[in-house]
Amino acid sequence: AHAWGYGPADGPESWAESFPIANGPRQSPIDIVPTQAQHDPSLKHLKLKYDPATTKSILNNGHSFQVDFVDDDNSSTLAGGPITGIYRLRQFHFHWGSSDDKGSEHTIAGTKFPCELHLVHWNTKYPNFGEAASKPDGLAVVGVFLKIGAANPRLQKVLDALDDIKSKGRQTTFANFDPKTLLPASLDYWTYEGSLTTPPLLESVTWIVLKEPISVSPAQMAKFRSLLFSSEGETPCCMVDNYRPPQPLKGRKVRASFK
Ligand SMILES: NS(=O)(=O)c1ccc(C(=O)NCc2ccc(F)cc2F)cc1
Repeated sequence: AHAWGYGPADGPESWAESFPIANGPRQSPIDIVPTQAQHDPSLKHLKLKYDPATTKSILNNGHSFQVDFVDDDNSSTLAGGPITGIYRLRQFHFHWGSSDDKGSEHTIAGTKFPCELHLVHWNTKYPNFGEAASKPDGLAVVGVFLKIGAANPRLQKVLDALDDIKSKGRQTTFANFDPKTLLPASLDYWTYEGSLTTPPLLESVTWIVLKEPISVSPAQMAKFRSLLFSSEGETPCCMVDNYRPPQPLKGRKVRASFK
């Protein structure tokens, strides 16, 4: 099996051994350099429609934790922006550091944030997520940076569920959550063609990275860091630094939806 992780032996520097696409032409994340992004006036505004009733569960998958949504109809969708058609919300998850000076996957002119939220959507022109994940226009992920500041009350509902999913493989029901409450006031974004940031690193993602971060407090960051990469009964290993560093741009253009 292709066991991978974020440690010295199984981390991002070794992923190419099992997943050669790691050295592909459209890998993610990247460093976004605002002065080199081109404003594209043809980019539409983002249309996000999320129904809290589609919230299904919250899971520790051993790499991060994710909130999963029922995606068998168009109740929770993303449209507009750089994408064509309708993409369905599948899950959201986070990447974070062992300290507040790192943790995000995308960076802005070299600046790392302590945490990054990913809202994962798949193109409804394909029958399901798995099929879409293997197509160049199959997925769209909205990335949101978290920066240290006041405690974020909307985040707290998610963090309060983490005690029940401390170890890898733990899952519990999670209901009635509106991911829209995790978005900043401005939906200005940068967009580029990229990949999943974890194995299988499939080059199927249109990335939509919001310019405005949302807030998270140091105490809330400590809550993320209380999770474990390890299963119950294994030697406990804190879930921290579950981020891939920026990858080569290889000629790609980053477009901005704003001036
Ligand atoms: N961090 S990120 O937002 O780029 C990201 C989003 C989703 C996935 C994922 O679903 N992986 C499991 C998985 C499950 C099924 C499948 F067909 C492909 C596949 F990658 C991985 C990374």
